[in-house]
Amino acid sequence: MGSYQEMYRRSLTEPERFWLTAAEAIDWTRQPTRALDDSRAPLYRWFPDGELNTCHNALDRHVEAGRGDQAALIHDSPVTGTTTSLTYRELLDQVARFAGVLAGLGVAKGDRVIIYMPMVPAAVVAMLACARLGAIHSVVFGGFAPRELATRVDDATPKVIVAASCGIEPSRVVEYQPIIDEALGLAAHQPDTVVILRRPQAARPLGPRDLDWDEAMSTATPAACVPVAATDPLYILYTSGTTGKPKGVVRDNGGHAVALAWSLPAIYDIHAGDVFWTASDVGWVVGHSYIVYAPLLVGATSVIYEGKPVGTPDAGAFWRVASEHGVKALFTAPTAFRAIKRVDPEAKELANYDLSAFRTLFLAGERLDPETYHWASEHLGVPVVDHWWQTETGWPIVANLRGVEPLPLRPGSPSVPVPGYDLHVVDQQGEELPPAQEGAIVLRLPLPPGTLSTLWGDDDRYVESYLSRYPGNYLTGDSGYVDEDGYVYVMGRTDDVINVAGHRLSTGSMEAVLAAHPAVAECAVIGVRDALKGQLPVGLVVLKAGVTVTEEVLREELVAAVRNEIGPVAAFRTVSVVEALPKTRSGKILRKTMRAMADGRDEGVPSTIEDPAVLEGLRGVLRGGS
Ligand SMILES: CCC(=O)SCCNC(=O)CCNC(=O)[C@H](O)C(C)(C)COP(=O)(O)OP(=O)(O)OC[C@H]1O[C@@H](n2cnc3c(N)ncnc32)[C@H](O)[C@@H]1OP(=O)(O)O
Repeated sequence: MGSYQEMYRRSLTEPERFWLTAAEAIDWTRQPTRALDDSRAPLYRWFPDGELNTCHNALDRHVEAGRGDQAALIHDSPVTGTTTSLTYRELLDQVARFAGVLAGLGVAKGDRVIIYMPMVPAAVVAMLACARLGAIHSVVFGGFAPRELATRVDDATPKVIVAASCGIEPSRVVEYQPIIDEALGLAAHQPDTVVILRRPQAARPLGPRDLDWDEAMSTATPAACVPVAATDPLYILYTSGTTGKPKGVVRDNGGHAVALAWSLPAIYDIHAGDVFWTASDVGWVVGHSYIVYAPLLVGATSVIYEGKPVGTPDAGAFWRVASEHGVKALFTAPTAFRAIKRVDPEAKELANYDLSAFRTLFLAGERLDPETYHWASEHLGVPVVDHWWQTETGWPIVANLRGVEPLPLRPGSPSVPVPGYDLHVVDQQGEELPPAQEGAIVLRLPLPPGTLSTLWGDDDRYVESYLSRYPGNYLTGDSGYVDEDGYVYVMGRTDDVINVAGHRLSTGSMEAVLAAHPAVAECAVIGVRDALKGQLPVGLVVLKAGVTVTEEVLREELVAAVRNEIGPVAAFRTVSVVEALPKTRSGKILRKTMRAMADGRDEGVPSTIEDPAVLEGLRGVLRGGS
């Protein structure tokens, strides 16, 4: 593929040529003649005159090209004790039939479908069936509580919800039907139908608006691919913002297909016929891009794993899956490796498995601490490649391009900007900072294909949240620096978003839950360091005068409230009752100062602080247990 530097330069100096060439990897029903449409800048569109179908590119064309008998998906599910495989032909058959089911329910191009499913092949079938019809899917992660699902239902206004009867966590079966009922009780918008994949582990009777997946599939007529404009939305994926209202990241069809089909060989060195395993969840962007779309777009085999790194049944689970399925590369979050290391510090389980096909470990989703990097490198004996990106971008911003030119790995850095991303580090005024100086990481507009085109139904919020702080640039919300050799170092968020076990969460929405408790006068939630999950949320609450509740009871109530309102994935377990929160003299809570203290970055006491002793008193709580 040539040298990285040369490719990076070309991507920025000749973007039209670069991306039109990349677009040749995709089948179009109308070939694009232009790459970028900047007529509505700062809102950009890619391949404005192109027309395609993403599902055709992920399935039909591979079957037509003779790849029909190759495994498209391997579902490895230690929580149910099953492993099944679907060839490209079988997956196409299921997708076409489920598209027929959706069409029969009135779902057409542009309609929204919410998918609320665990890690089962049916989740992929549902996503691709939407793509086949030109409908827009929005997958909601199973670890969210009913209220979060309700918020997404009201924002996306789906015609249909596709769900499973349950997800399976190692310690419990999570029944989805009551969660959906509760969510629809809270939501103003009501879908016409809820299609339910009834799993043997839990299946309640169906209600009047429910449809049984198996029954519907048994009589379905396969639906053909509907061509859509490259600029039409493929999906909406909600991500936490600084406020309680999640942001509906909109991904288009054309730019997405081109960027992902380009990224898998270039960054991950994965090609048609290779086995790729992304151990994440289809509810996250990593799952959308690298469990579902990218592997299928290039004709690879994707492993869909319904289990955990430890406890299903042991710390050798990842090595078993990699060895049994001949996995060439694994992509997961550092937390997964920290969990394995904690249970099996000497990686003794590795000796039981043949990992001769395994070439590379990719890690992203949260900061990769050097200890985990060294542990994984030493025990696996393969390159451990950190890379950095976001739900909004949909594919890596900074990486070590293993399929282009593997560069030396530097612990602490995800390496270099990926072609298409014009990355800069700027100060408060937007001035470019010299190497090694930390500032805000921004991306010059336009962003490359495959990145978000807007927020669902809210161009203004998109511009306000990402494009207005430094005009002409996309604000990543992360700070960092670039060293003399062009390696990027990402230091952490500059806002109230935290990252718990690779899950991006809003402290603002947790604060809203705490503030609603009748005993709480004011509160703050700050992410503190945690040796396993990277960060954990810690609540600090000040009680109303005259409140008599014990700290123990209050803590239990607040923990339960966050679990019920946001979900178990928030991992909210620690609350401290404090006398006061540090504030400026004008009454603003000093969250940024507390965040810096929690990160171990002592920025000094701001001159505007009302009472420095209050901040000092919180040092122990904010430094966490690790
Ligand atoms: C680059 C762009 C991006 O960043 S996209 C996001 C990438 N992030 C990821 O891929 C996430 C990586 N993390 C993980 O996969 C998991 O956290 C791993 C490492 C496997 C650990 O899982 P686990 O032991 O369950 O811990 P956890 O912190 O995830 O879970 C906390 C509580 O939530 C629950 N939970 C989790 N998933 C679900 C689910 N799908 N449905 C229902 N509940 C779920 C867990 O059971 C756990 O509950 P509890 O508090 O123990 O009762």
